[in-house]
Amino acid sequence: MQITPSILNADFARLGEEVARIPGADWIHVDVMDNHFVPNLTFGPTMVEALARSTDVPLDAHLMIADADRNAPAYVEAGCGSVTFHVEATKAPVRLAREIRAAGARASMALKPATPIEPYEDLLPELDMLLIMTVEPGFGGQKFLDLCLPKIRRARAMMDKHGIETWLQVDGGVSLETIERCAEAGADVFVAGSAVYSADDPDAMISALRAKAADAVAP
Ligand SMILES: O=C(CO)[C@@H](O)[C@H](O)COP(=O)(O)O
Repeated sequence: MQITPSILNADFARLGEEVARIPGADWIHVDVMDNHFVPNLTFGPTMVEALARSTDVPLDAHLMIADADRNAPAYVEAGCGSVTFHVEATKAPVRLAREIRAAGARASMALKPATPIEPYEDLLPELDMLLIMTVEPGFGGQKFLDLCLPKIRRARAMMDKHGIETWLQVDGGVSLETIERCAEAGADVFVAGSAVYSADDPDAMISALRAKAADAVAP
């Protein structure tokens, strides 16, 4: 069970300090938004590169950008250990996943809430991680969409069927109230933004989230 806090709800004027508050994070989730694929604008590769230099925790970039085929490789070069592109934003998901892996990062593909998993089943072995969005991408602090839980279950069943160890990440509205449902459905990597950064002790919240997820699937 891995927790990857999103810095979308952190104080952007003090990002280095904000990241230093979460040494227990497995990854730091960096939401890259371009004001085209989503109606919000955040970081580019130069800022991500500076962030990578400021921490030993690996970066998990979530690219909510329109032209993933052209722009994703820059985030591997910027030092991200994992790069997620949206299937809705690429013309060639297999080629892009292979390119990310060849450049030395973990390759991950994201699905918006209304995008089905079934057309992509055969593509799963090309991925190190699948991200199932549990809110419409664009903003932190939204309400978790329970309607995404059956898709998480179906994705986990496909991975088991193929005998692959692709991680299954959920992102959006993940909190102490919702993380158990996600874990029970088969997720094993959890993005949490507002739950972590609105806590008095963000690092303690990471431990609490991880424990809740583990408890949900304990025999
Ligand atoms: O990708 C996104 C939003 O598009 C997420 O990473 C959110 O930023 C997570 O924030 P919370 O929903 O946990 O507040």
